[in-house]
Amino acid sequence: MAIQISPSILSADFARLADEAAAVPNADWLHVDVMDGHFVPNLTLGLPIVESLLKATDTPVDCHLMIEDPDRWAPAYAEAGAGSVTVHAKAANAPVRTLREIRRLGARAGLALNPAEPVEPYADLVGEMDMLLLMTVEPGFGGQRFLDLVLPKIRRARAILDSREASVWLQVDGGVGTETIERAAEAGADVFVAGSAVYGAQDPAKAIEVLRSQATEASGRA
Ligand SMILES: O=C(CO)[C@H](O)[C@H](O)COP(=O)(O)O
Ligand SMILES: [Fe+2]
Repeated sequence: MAIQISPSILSADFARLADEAAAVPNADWLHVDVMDGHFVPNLTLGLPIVESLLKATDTPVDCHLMIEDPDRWAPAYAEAGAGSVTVHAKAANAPVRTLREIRRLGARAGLALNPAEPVEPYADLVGEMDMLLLMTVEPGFGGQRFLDLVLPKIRRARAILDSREASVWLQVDGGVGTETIERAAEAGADVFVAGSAVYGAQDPAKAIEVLRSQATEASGRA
């Protein structure tokens, strides 16, 4: 699968979201971190802002829900028109039902695991998801250091997905930048969220191109 880059608007200027979206015309997705101050110790934005962003950009929106009770809230993001909606496995009470509901409402369904959560218990859910998100930092904040301890799990997840011949994307999120993207790509990730590495750069579109070529080359080597 071609490498995809999903810049996280967590590191963008929230007062100028339409401009910040326009600054990355080469992004495959816009990654939107929804945090509720309960599931993670940070509060960001919710459905009204996602609805406004959807009107302001043609780039598909990738909603990463770091919230309690995603079973209740996730369908509304799919209904609003997000192209992808990801829920955290440990926050969902009924992950199968919620993933099915996201798909029924026309979005891609993603399941996210924190750094300390193993992937193996979710192997049988592969057919229910379009994307598996492996967090490479503890969720909650941008600008954290990439956790190399997740690399073996990325390799194991890649093996599980390949063995089931599933066309499930493998996303990594947290601390992804020029120093780390090659390791993650070699391990088998194919969708890369990058917040500070893109929006902290002088030229965000150029930063995406550099990351894309690094990841493409590294995944070819793997
Ligand atoms: O989900 C997230 C944090 O919980 C963000 O998507 C992620 O941290 C992106 O920021 P950076 O690339 O700066 O690490
Ligand atoms: Fe995220």
